[in-house]
Amino acid sequence: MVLMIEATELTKCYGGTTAVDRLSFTVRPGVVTGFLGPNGAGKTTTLRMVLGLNRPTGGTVTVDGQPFGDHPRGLRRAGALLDAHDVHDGRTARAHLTALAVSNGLPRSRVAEVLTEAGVADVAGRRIGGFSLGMRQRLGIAAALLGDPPVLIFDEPLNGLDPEGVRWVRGLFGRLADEGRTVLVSSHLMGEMEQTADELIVIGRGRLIAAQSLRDFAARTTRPRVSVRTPDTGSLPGLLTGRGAEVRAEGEGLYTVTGLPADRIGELAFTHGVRLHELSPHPASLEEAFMELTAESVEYSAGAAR
Ligand SMILES: Nc1ncnc2c1ncn2[C@@H]1O[C@H](COP(=O)(O)OP(=O)(O)OP(=O)(O)O)[C@@H](O)[C@H]1O
Repeated sequence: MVLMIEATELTKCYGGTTAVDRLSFTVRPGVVTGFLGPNGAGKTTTLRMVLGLNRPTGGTVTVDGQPFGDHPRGLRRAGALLDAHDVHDGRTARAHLTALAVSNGLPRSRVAEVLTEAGVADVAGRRIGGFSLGMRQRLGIAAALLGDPPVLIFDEPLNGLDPEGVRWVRGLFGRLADEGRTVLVSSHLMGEMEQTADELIVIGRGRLIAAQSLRDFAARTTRPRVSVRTPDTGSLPGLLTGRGAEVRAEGEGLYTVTGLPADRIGELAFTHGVRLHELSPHPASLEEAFMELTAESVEYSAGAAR
């Protein structure tokens, strides 16, 4: 059984808005796949189509070769956390999960197991209406795990979680992937995915921007910067630009250099008798790369004239 999620030319229009635009991608089992895009990029709409909750306007999306709606086994087939608020607030956490288990023909014993797994066993008897967003996220994750499914889909699961919760979620996703499951996790923040995902699917305005491993994405998109401070301001910039580097003067003998690694800059300076008082490489930030890549597809940005 190859539990792949495969989208081909997937499209969803709402009136005049194209929320998802001929999107093609593959999500493989055994790894955590991050589904990234700025607000309004079409992530939720896509995930809902994967789960058969929204009907595509065009194209197809299949889970294990079939549209998900055609699979008869519901929660045993795929578990999902879409909207942590989409629960009956008057119910207790235990009653909510028990109702789900019963309606999906799952053993009630799973309820206690997933409550413990998600760290909400202590509040199982409390009404969900009094839950914080973080507790709701944990409950939503517990519900997704209820059917012990091979496919798991989480929409912005890190929202509202405290640092301990974030660490727990990352460990959980990694373990689920190691067990051979297909794990698809959406986020609008690269920082959240950096330590969570192995593979990335990046979208903007409903279109595919990148689909590759996190490592390849980092190698392709980020340019390491080096801070260089020298009292010999007359000679250093020309020396570096002559070797293809971009050099930005920051003032007081400090330069930000891109396009040459720190060791090369150090050697060039030494060979040409240029004194260096500082030479510090900065690992490139994936968040910056992601923002640059998706800048044109951001729907609402602060201060943007529209
Ligand atoms: N039911 C709907 N009716 C009309 N437009 C919709 C509907 N659902 C989504 N849209 C529009 O489709 C686009 C994509 O929305 P979607 O919620 O899928 O994006 P998203 O990437 O999940 O964003 P966010 O991170 O803000 O949740 C947006 O322009 C949104 O306004």
